[in-house]
Amino acid sequence: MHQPALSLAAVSAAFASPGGGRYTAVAEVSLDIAPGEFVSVVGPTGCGKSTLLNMAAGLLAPSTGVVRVFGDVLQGINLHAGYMFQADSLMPWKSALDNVMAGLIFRGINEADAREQARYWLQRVGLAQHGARYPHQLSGGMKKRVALAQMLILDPEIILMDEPFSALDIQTRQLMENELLDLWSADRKSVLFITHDLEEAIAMSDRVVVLSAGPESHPIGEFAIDLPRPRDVAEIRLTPRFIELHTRIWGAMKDEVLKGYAQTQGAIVSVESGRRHV
Ligand SMILES: Nc1ncnc2c1ncn2[C@@H]1O[C@H](COP(=O)(O)OP(=O)(O)OP(=O)(O)O)[C@@H](O)[C@H]1O
Repeated sequence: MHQPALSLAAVSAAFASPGGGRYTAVAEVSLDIAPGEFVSVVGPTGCGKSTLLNMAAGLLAPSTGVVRVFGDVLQGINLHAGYMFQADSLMPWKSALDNVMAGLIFRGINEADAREQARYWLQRVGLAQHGARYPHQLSGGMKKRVALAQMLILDPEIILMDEPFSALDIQTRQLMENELLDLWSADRKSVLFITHDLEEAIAMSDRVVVLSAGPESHPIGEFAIDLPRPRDVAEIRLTPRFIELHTRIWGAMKDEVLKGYAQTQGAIVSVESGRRHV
């Protein structure tokens, strides 16, 4: 087997609780992501998905355990990784083109080269005509495209995404998911994708990892997604194999979702199905 691009080895994360003491959000989580593999992590609200991603990004040091990137122990920020979060990361005072080229300028690339590459990436994400627009002049989906270009222009080997499309309406979201899959298949990176949405996780991934409710959240199931590629995320959801996988994975996570809701809301709520925002 190839050396993993990203490896979380028995990582735990504990935080100081407001009432004193420690709260162990995730405990002893081990997860390897191979080069070119697309892995999603799903789990109940508050279970520790973002905490895992933050450890992979090097934004949070594990309390115990170790993160390795292509075999090297991660210390500090993960420079092999690009990030995309739910919140907008665009600089409002810069045009789309300037936003996309900013990372290259920061790396010391000369302006003419950076601009040329940024034009190329804006065209790759379907925004060739919109480089002069400022973020407030772009739709939610267009902003996500700019953010994708901003990340991909730096050619990261690992992509870390935390609910990147959850703020979009469902149609735009599916367009963006397809777009991400197209870009990913053209130039396979390793992807760690965090989502609440089990359907999104299955439609996008090679593998789905299910986390238990916290505290001490840990993987309770790992499912290979053997759906054919290329995939259309809207169409693939209608296939018998997708429904079979969904039924199986939802069966494994339903009790944890109920526990997670009970913890955050103080009461058990009735959950009939795992469709959307479990
Ligand atoms: N810096 C911090 N200090 C204290 N507690 C934290 C910190 N970061 C996360 N936590 C706690 O750790 C737990 C996991 O949080 P995290 O954001 O990773 O969950 P999540 O699964 O991403 O949640 P959601 O699905 O709601 O986005 C939560 O109980 C949260 O309150």
